[in-house]
Amino acid sequence: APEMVWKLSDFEIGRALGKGKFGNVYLAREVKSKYVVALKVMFKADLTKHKAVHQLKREIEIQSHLRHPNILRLFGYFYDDNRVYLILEYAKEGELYDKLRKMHAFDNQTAANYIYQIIDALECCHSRKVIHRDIKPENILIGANGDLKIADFGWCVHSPSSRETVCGTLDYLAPEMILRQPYNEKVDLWCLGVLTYEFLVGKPPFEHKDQLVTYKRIVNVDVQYPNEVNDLARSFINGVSLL
Ligand SMILES: COc1ccc(/C=N/Nc2[nH]nc(C)c2C(=O)Nc2cccc(NC(C)=O)c2)cc1
Repeated sequence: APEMVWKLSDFEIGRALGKGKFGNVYLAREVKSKYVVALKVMFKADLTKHKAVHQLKREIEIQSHLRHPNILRLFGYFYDDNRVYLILEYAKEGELYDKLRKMHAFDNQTAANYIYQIIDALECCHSRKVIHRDIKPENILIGANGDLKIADFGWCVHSPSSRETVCGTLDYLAPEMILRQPYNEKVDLWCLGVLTYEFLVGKPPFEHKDQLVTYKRIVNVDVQYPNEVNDLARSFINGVSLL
């Protein structure tokens, strides 16, 4: 389909889904088709101030070309004098982060089902030489039938809930990124191990209130498993993170 040039009046705006540093996400409906989307609104001034314009352009370029059921679709974007608007797929069940907090941890079956979907999405990214780099529960949304959607614009968006912005949590950083060594798509597999651990335990493996301790524990791969993590899960986490 020829690239459509969208404008704000093509949409009816609904409730705010989430508010964040770079802008807010609103439920919206395209007037002609009645198709429901999520409209992310960012202020140009904010993007410029945080030198995030180049990153946004790159993310739009990547996201609009990735087509996969477990990757949140970017249908298009437009801008006016002072805002940039992203037309995103609407994932009805919201952030996986909130579901994980409410359930404390997932059982083996749920965790396995979710990790399978993330692996599928990462295979799609890696086959196109795209490194996601930011796989964590905050960046994963849940669709209407419980399917996961990796939604990564790298911005910290926090919902109306009391959660403070978790911008730049170190917990998911791979050792090679901490040590500023060259990295490849294997960093996504590291994050997959961290994510699996957090699904089963309820918190990430290297979490510590002192950031320096977190750094050290990541670089030393200092992971301890509580009893509830069975041997198969442990060997999966060790194996996938050290690939
Ligand atoms: C506050 O309760 C909520 C429950 C469900 C939602 C659904 N959001 N769905 C989305 N589809 N496409 C995008 C992009 C989004 C989205 O950004 N959601 C979002 C953003 C920031 C915070 C939250 N919070 C939660 C709890 O999901 C959701 C949003 C909020």
